[in-house]
Amino acid sequence: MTPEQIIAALKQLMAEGDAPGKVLTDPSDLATYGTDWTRIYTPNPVAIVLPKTTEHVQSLVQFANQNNVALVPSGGRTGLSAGAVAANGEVVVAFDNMNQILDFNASDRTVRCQAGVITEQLQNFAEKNGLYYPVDFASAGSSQLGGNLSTNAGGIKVIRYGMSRDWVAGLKVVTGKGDVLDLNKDLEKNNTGYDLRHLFIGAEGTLGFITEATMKLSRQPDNLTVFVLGLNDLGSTMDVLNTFRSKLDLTAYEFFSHQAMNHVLAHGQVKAPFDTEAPYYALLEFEAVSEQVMEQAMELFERCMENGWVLDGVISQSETQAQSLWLLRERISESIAPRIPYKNDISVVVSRVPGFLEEINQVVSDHYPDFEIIWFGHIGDGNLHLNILKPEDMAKEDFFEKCQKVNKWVFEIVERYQGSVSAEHGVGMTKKAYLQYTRSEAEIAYLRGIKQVFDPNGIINPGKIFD
Ligand SMILES: O=C(O)CC[C@@H](O)C(=O)O
Ligand SMILES: [Zn+2]
Repeated sequence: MTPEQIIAALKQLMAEGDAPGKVLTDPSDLATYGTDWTRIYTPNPVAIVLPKTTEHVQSLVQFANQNNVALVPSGGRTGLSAGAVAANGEVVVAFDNMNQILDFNASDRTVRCQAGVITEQLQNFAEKNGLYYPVDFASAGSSQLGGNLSTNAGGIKVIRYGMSRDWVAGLKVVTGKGDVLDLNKDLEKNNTGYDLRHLFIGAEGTLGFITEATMKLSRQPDNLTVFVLGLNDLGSTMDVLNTFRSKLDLTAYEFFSHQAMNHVLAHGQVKAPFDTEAPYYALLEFEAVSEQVMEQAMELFERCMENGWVLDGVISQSETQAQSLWLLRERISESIAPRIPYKNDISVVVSRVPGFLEEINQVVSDHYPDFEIIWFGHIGDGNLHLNILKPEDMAKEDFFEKCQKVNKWVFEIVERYQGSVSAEHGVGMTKKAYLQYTRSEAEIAYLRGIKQVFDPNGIINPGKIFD
């Protein structure tokens, strides 16, 4: 089919039913919807389709199968692994117009959402109903539920609440073959063989489209209180974590390096937590539900100071103060974004974090002493974000070429530590060449087999996770 024929057919499909969908072909729309936050590929989709219903999505998949047209699912496009990039003449299926909250069940504490519901919309809806949707990250204002589930998004509260996967009661999907499946029917208990719901979560849209999800909600947290602690060295992050965890249920345990904090401070509007300089900082959050819990937390803090793990620290005295301390961590990505950093998102088991980080630091700084390395991340989950800033006087091409070498060294260390090449951002296109550092050949063969079952013609998000 020619692009014109494809566009004409898509327009016809989107006119079906009571609520019409849309087809966009404007060059600016193609550029916007054809990419995500990776910005390293040139978007080149044929058209953007904005369906209104699951039936629209089903007819799109049927059409794509009959005419061998590739479809790329697109959510809030906040991904960092190019999982939603359309660079090869695909049709992008965007869920912006399927953004309704469909149903709320107070006794089951579940809410049924269309895939295009924004994370923050769900969080606000839960709050209005006296409940809490705990999966949270810096892009909550624009990321969509369908994308979150397709990447099994994690974020800043995983240590307590787990990943997106843990909050899914049911899913409606359209498979790559065009079947509509209602998975798990919102049941708490359902032991009837393979749980297909979990195959679609984290599949990066390669098995089909998630069109609806029923999400579980939790009770609201009580008096969330934040410590920011200046740490003596990297090893101290583990001692502090163990000390606090032995007595308190932490809702977050994040870390960032002094360099990372400096960029946030230079970016403006955020103050240093205290005057003492430390190589690393930890941000801990917990529910200070009573005087007794607060006293306990202060005792633990003092113990960490006495042992020399912590050099200085502050504790929030109000919700506003807690929020401004969080900015020290949440603003890191945006404060370094203008430097077009090399990015990596890796993990190991928590106890091995210090050795793992030091080895990567060593190899990068030995080879490229002029590279500025920025470390931060969800250290309580063993998930580190490695960002490297291009030296001002180095050509972009030169920097990217050197970063390819960095990738290899980093992933060899990841493999040796039995870690993951992508802890939360997904494989997409940026990590597919490195999948074998985390997944065995046999495992990858099973992954390919699963893809074949759900999408035998290979029309759904081709070239993502693997070729
Ligand atoms: O920009 C990054 O490298 C990480 C982004 C995000 O996962 C975060 O935790 O802030
Ligand atoms: Zn993260």
